[in-house]
Amino acid sequence: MPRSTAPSERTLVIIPTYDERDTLPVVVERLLAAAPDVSVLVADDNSPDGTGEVADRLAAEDPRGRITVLHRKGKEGLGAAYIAGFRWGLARDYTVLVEMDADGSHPPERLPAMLEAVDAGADLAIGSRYVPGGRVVNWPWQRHVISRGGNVYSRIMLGVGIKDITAGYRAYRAGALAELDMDSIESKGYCFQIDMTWRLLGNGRKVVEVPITFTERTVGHSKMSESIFREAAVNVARWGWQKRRRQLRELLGR
Ligand SMILES: Nc1nc2c(ncn2[C@@H]2O[C@H](COP(=O)(O)OP(=O)(O)O[C@H]3O[C@H](CO)[C@@H](O)[C@H](O)[C@@H]3O)[C@@H](O)[C@H]2O)c(=O)[nH]1
Repeated sequence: MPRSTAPSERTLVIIPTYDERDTLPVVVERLLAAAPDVSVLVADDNSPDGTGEVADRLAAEDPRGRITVLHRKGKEGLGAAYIAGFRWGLARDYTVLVEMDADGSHPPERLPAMLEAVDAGADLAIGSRYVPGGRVVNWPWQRHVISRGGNVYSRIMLGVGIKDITAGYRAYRAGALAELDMDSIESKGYCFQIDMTWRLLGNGRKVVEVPITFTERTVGHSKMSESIFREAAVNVARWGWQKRRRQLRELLGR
């Protein structure tokens, strides 16, 4: 068989975990069934429920050695876990790095479509709930309002056309991540996703959306909090303001 030269040839799926003992094994099994050639990095923040040990067991039992566990010392937020995962993957020459939640809300079965989008030229393929063909299952109306509202707010403040900029299911071309200053990325919750997208767009990178069905978890609970919400609202307003100030300066020729 001819050797594949697709950019997604060496794909690393990073799964951040905090108290996901029951959901992680199911997600990893689904993922490796849908995309058997990927590698998996579980980035666990020393979960009190023993998720780290569950991940170690999965790694030891995988006959192809595709799973690695990054044991981190304590809870530092989803953004910090992904940054650690990106650094790990870039240092090992992975060509595509994927973000995926451990709770089953991101369908692993859509990963091949997202990787195809990268192979076709995207620097970031977002698994999107808000483009035609995408949807959300099992959310209470409050969560719809927060998510839709957050996306409309970001679109207006930042002046971008992306429908699901807060989405956490993503495939990045390694080259697009490698040019970012990882030390300067401090966003922790939803804001991390907006921050990453904003940085890629600022670098002229190509962002596309691939429809997915997001199914709310039935086991465990979301780690979303008021501070995460506030972080996104404040930072997005600041970035939008900086952009407008820059545009005004250019217009005035200074
Ligand atoms: N290592 C680590 N993992 C964490 C932490 N906090 C959350 N996670 C992991 O990150 C994933 C998402 O966490 P949730 O708490 O379930 O996220 P959510 O509120 O449902 O948010 C999801 O949807 C948002 C958009 O609606 C996304 O913005 C967000 O990235 C995520 O995908 C899960 O695998 C969870 O275990 C942390 O401090 N450390």
